[in-house]
Amino acid sequence: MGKMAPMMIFADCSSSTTAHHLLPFGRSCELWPSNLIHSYRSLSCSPLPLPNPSPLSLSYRSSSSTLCSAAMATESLAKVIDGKAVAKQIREEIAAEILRMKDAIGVVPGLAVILVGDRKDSATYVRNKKKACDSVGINSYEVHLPEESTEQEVLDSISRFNDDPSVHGILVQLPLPLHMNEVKILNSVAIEKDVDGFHPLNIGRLAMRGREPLFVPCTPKGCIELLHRYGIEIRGKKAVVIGRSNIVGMPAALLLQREDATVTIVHSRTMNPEDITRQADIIISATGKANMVRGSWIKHGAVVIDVGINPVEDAKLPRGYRLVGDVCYEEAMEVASAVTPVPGGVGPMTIAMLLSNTLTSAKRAHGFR
Ligand SMILES: Nc1nc2c(c(=O)[nH]1)N[C@@H](CN(C=O)c1ccc(C(=O)N[C@@H](CCC(=O)O)C(=O)O)cc1)CN2
Repeated sequence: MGKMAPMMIFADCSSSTTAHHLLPFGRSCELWPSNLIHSYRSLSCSPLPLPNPSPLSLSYRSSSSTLCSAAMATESLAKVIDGKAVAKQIREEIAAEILRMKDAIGVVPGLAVILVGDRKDSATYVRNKKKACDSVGINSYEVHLPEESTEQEVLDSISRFNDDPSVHGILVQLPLPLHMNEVKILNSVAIEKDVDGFHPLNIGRLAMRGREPLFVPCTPKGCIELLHRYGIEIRGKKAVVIGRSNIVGMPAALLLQREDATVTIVHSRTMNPEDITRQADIIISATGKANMVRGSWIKHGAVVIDVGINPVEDAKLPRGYRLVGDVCYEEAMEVASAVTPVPGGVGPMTIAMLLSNTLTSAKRAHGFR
């Protein structure tokens, strides 16, 4: 693996798609046995790395002097998969494609976002989605409902956007307040506007051979996109997905299988998760547990995609915490061949894939190629 491999980029600007987050994400967050979880304080992991100096190439990053205790010095460090730089490149490709469509048929894609409640992290993600839309020329529409809204009010907003031809994508920011029926709400998004890919028809098609989903969930799609753009072969490889959530683990496993990997899902009831994970050529971790995956879980030369975005206390920072992944980064850098950092790995790809799905939807709606 050297520089990112040259590859075909399709017209939707893809190459062929927590407690992860500040507070427990959604309701499907699994309880992992506590002996598997290593809090930040129990490790001597070094501070988060410096920004990658070499966007869009697999770059090497030296680790600081305080390495995790289990990590043994080896001859070289893993390469850093720079999701932030890849996401920027994808946004530029999408912006160019949107301009081409606007010039040709006068259509501008539209994305509607529904946010319910006052979670700070959700508000930040929605704000970032709006900014990303602005940066590529997608029109964005936002409905912000109070925490105590009824399910019917959310359904009414979705229904309005389902009927609005200027809206090509609809997403409901998750998690929803506990009194709402997430299944009912997600099922009410029109399948042809389901840019989050959470509708059961889209997930069902993803699971079936010979069927094509209209959209693939953004975070797993972003993981695969990173592998593609870095020229990392998936076909025939052993892949382990850690976590089985509806929005990341399960669709990530389905996507890897569609790419001809041999896939194992490790979850909170799996016996010997470490031994199983150590067999993988590709690991995608989405548990929402800071530093759960240690260097000893990783086969020498494996590729590690870390979806976790976990806050850990850090009194030195003004906001009082910093973000780390599910994987002990410094240990992974010692054994893996390539690793995504947190932040700056999979996170930015989630929003880039949302823009890509929205562009795809607008093109499909208007028969534009
Ligand atoms: N309807 C949806 N809800 C949620 C989704 C989703 O895909 N659809 N995913 C997450 C939140 N999310 C987008 O909504 C998201 C999370 C994180 C990032 C990101 O870029 N993270 C940065 C770090 C951000 C920080 O500093 O706070 C990174 O990893 O570099 C983007 C989007 C849950 N809800």
